[in-house]
Amino acid sequence: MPSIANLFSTRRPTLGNLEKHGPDIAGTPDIESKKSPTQSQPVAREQQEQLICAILSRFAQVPVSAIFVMEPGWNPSGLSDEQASLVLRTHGPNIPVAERPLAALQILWGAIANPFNILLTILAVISAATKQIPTFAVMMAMVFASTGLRYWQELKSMIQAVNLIKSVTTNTRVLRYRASGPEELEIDQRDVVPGDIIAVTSGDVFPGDCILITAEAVTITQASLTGEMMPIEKTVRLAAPLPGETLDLLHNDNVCLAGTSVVTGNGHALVVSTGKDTYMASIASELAKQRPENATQIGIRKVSYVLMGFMAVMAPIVFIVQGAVSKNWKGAVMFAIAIAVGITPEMLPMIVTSNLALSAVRVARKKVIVKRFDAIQSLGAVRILCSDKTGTLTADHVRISMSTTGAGGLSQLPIELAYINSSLQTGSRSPIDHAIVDFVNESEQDTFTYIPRDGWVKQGEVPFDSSRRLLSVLVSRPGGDGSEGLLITKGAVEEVLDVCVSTYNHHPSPSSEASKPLGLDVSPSMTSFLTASERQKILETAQRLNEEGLRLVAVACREQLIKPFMTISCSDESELTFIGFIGLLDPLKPDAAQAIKDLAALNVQVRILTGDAPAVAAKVARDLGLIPSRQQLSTEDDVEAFSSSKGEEGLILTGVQLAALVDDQDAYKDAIDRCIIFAKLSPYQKLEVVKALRAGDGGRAVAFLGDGVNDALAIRGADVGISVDSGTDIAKEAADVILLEKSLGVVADGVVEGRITLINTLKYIKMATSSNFGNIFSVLVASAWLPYQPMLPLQLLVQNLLYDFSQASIPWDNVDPEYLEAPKTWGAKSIIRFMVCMGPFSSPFDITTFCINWFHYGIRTVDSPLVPRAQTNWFLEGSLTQLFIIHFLRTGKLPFIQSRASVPVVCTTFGIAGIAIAIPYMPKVNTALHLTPPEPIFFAYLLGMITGYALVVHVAKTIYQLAFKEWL
Ligand SMILES: Nc1ncnc2c1ncn2[C@@H]1O[C@H](COP(=O)(O)OP(=O)(O)OP(=O)(O)O)[C@@H](O)[C@H]1O
Ligand SMILES: [Mg+2]
Repeated sequence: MPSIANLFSTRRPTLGNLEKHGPDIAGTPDIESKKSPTQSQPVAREQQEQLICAILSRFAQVPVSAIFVMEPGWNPSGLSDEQASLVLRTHGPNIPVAERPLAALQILWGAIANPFNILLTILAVISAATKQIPTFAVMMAMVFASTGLRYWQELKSMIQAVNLIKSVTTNTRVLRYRASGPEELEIDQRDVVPGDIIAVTSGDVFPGDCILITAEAVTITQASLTGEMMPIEKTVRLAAPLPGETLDLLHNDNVCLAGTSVVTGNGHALVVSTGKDTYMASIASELAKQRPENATQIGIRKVSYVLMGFMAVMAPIVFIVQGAVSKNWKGAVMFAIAIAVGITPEMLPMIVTSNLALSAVRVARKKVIVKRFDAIQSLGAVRILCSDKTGTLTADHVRISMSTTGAGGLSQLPIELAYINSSLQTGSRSPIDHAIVDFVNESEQDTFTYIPRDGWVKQGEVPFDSSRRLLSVLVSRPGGDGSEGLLITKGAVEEVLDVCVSTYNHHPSPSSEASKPLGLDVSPSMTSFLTASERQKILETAQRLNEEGLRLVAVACREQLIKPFMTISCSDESELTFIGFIGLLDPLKPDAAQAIKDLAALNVQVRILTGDAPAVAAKVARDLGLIPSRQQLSTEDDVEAFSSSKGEEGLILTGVQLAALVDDQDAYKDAIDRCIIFAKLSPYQKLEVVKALRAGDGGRAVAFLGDGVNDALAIRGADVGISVDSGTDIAKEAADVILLEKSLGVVADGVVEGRITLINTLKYIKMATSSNFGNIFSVLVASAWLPYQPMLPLQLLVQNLLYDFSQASIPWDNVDPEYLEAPKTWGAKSIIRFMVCMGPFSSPFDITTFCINWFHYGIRTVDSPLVPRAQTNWFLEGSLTQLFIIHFLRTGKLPFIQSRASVPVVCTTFGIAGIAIAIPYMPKVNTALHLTPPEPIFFAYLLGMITGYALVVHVAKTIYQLAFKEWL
């Protein structure tokens, strides 16, 4: 690859120019300050896009060399340190979209604009208009209290979210100008500024909107912007602008937008815009909207629809029945509205947010970072965890174990050639390349016995990609005139064999090896034709080494005459001579087997999806207990059963077999369901398997854990994409969850947290919906029977608010361990069943209270002076039964004895029950609410009713669990 310094003359950038540049680019119309994307209207969005296009097209539509003439402050050798820090100061840090918090005002608006507040405000205005000032004051206090609570929770959660994301670091390689030549540094992507020259290779994410200035077989994916996963080719622009040429941001050949990532190849790019000036920032709100709803969001929506349906039916019925019975139509309107407010689960958004934030913070202590809070709930729902092999199951300490010929005899030659290839390649350094280079560097100086170690000069490169599984470098021989070259290719065994025509005739000792003065001789005299049987023998050796757990890299080469300005491509990877293998050992992670057991206990199955050979993956799976080894099959029957199900072979599927099954859908589905190991998969096949697993069994949640460029598609395609902090940027960008420590064990912790969150959210929903449902019956009976309002609208609202406050502590509640044993998803059906079955049990006790009022106190007319007493009695009975029953509904077991609520739940339920009892005794408050102290004897009735209700609920709960085999 021509170096950057060769491409452009190294000019000393001047600070003066750069200062001029500062306001030029940084000061180009401030996109966000004109109109925030969240307020975006189509026109504003178009304008933003035009502005971004205008900035980019200045540099994107001219030949690359002209850019640096147009902007003399910029230099192909990079900015100097002073320049970079000056621009950073004037332009501000390059904060990625995910780290940019929502404005506090936006959150406040979200908390204010909800149906609960709207209904309450309408009610309050009606009260004020009818001169009921205390009612108005109480209602407005409720609006402020509920809004304040939600605002506070959401603001806190958002700050926590941003802080969590900040703990995941993304580095960028930038060039810094030095008098001696450009120096490559790794800096935090937040410090990248316009004018920076960055070096990118496969797996890197562009930190800002960039223009490519050098490129070697670069393809990028724009999935983060468009959802389109197919990589597209990007090149350097050498041509002058055409008349009338316009810039198409997403399809321009030399523009790489912030957030997009390099799939293959490598090169350098000039950063033109960063932070809020990037295209990604301008479409951030649209991107958030485009994200498909997850199970939780769908569940919440469905439940909300059911409740809204209830509201739409119940409110008019209550209005008509009560209006007709009492003839007080004005009072009936207010009462019906209060009932409607009661049915609204106004605390739901707040409960969901606090639940998720709480779990996210808890898992962060275990070094698991959720990029989007709702991913934690999806993690709780996961039934299958797919993982790639290296780094999560294995320790990722890849070490060279042996260097052999195709027949398995030891030989130094493969490692010597591989070293030249690995040390000169400039693509992303895989653990394999690191291992090869480190092994040779750490060995004695005289390790190289066949070929010279130094002096090889790289003339061309075809970077590694996971579909081809080959990596080639073209080198000129040491000490030669530069025209005699060698193409050295290494890669997966079958893929290398496919491009070989001969094998090298190894000699027993290096001295007898016919080596050229300029390195290795692979002329026809030194090689034999690669026959089918020879090929088979090599594959058998590979299989044997794989079965021992060795990961293999095959090495091949060919003589190549080097011509001036020569470039090489995949088509040059042909007619090679097979040299041998390098065997690499990657021990298992010590905690992986235990983590797999923990996941199995949580009913999460683990599958391996790898690009590596099936035999190595099978060895890993056997050692981890994922597939039974012969010793583990204790009885002859076990062995027979295992063998009749095609044994181990029946559990492994390779990419080639998968492709062959595509036309037979039944066999395809069966294989996907049965197999534990999917080997030799291309990145697309990893995605395909994830999709097929998700679709299986009527739809199930699938997580994918991986760290490589070849995992990014599957990470994006899974319900929960998981990556590791040390993984490639592209994988981290695609992931929903990032593990700061590479360990499968923490995934199990995340799954448990996800289930706790979901169970606590379900608790709230089931309690709120069933208690509302029960109230509806009572209200209907009361409306049809009692000539007076059974409770004033204001009293209903206060009762509702008290209940809401008591439930605000549910995210902090304990969860019975048995609920954590199986994956859990939202089921609107299960919620509705719970509501219908458990809700009505409160009504008989409400009706008992009406009877006490009617028969014991003789309150039978609308003008009875004792009406406030009747209303107080129902207020107390309704509030206290609802509060105590929380303890019965939160668990399928016996409350207080078999399962205890957490301290916050106990404190809030009992505390609020105390407040409810105290309210009728509080001067001023009681007058405002038209409540009066009850007769002491009523507390005896109350105790009886609460005990009776608890008994009935416990019996109903037992029957419910027997019938439906579930509770929460
Ligand atoms: N840098 C490299 N140079 C040459 N060959 C490589 C290189 N990296 C991988 N290979 C070959 O490609 C095969 C597949 O590896 P790849 O890393 O693409 O798969 P993977 O799915 O990431 O594997 P794993 O599950 O172990 O992470 C390897 O077994 C090896 O033979
Ligand atoms: Mg990998």
